[in-house]
Amino acid sequence: MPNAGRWYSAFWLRHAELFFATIRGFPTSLKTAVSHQPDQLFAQPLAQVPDFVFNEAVVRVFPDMIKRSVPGYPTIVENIGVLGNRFAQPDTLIYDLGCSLGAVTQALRRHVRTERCRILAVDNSAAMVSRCREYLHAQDAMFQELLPAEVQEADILKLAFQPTSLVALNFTLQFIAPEQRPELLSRIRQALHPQGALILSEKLCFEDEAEQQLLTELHLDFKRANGYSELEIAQKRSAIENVMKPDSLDTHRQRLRQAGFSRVVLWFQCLNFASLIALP
Ligand SMILES: Nc1ncnc2c1ncn2[C@@H]1O[C@H](C[S@+](CC[C@H]([NH3+])C(=O)[O-])CC(=O)[O-])[C@@H](O)[C@H]1O
Ligand SMILES: O=C(O)C(=O)Cc1ccccc1
Repeated sequence: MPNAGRWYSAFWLRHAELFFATIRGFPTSLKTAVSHQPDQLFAQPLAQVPDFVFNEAVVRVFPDMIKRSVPGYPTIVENIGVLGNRFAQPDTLIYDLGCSLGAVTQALRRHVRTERCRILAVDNSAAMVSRCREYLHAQDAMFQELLPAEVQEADILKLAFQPTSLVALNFTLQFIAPEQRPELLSRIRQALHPQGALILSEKLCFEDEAEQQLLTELHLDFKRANGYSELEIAQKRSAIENVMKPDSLDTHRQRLRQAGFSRVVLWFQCLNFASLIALP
């Protein structure tokens, strides 16, 4: 078969051509998908540590930062997709509130099979929203029959909630001023379908002093084990202390009850980070 070799080369050449034509079709997607940088935002001593903001510099390192800072983050995100498929109801919206780069939205699109559902991902950081849109376009280009997803730049405190069956607040409520939290939860509860759920993930604090101290130390060990220096840990802590205010599990449970949720189930905890399912 003297022609077989030539036929094979032509075959593979054609495939290589198609492959490169395909990835040329994702101009932003593939490039941004691989352009995550390691988080070194607090690696150098700063004369004054400014309050933490979700700006372009944070966006560039965010996937690395959140994975190395929040124990259990990848497990929580993937399982919000899995849980979501149980609660999402046809003809309703799914909200991803404080979506950052859309990790939860992407997980929901991998797992939720409910018909006529769409996702609204919301964040008030312009830098996050613009990168989030690029990532979702990349996911659209690579997979078919995904739930429609839209990203909106908005303050979640000002949203007029549409009928919804699933709301994710994945490490977002802790950045909302404590006095605004009850009203936000009530408004979510009022829009929620009877078979739906709110999934709330948060850093926790503990009333028992010894428990607080142990879990804080273990969280610092987690950060050290992920390569953060003492300087990075200290500077990050002062950057977030005025903007991120964790509550205890009891405070969450009581506030969710007050907002009209009938049951609160802790489905995940790793050190001082937890995720709750709140049912109408
Ligand atoms: N009022 C507000 N309105 C809208 N967005 C807000 C508001 N306040 C803060 N944000 C946004 O909430 C997000 C919090 S990060 C969430 C991670 C994501 N859920 C994830 O699963 O990867 C948590 C963290 O970084 O620890 C940021 O993108 C803020 O811009
Ligand atoms: O709790 C912490 O120490 C954190 O670093 C949490 C965090 C993670 C990502 C962005 C902001 C805060």
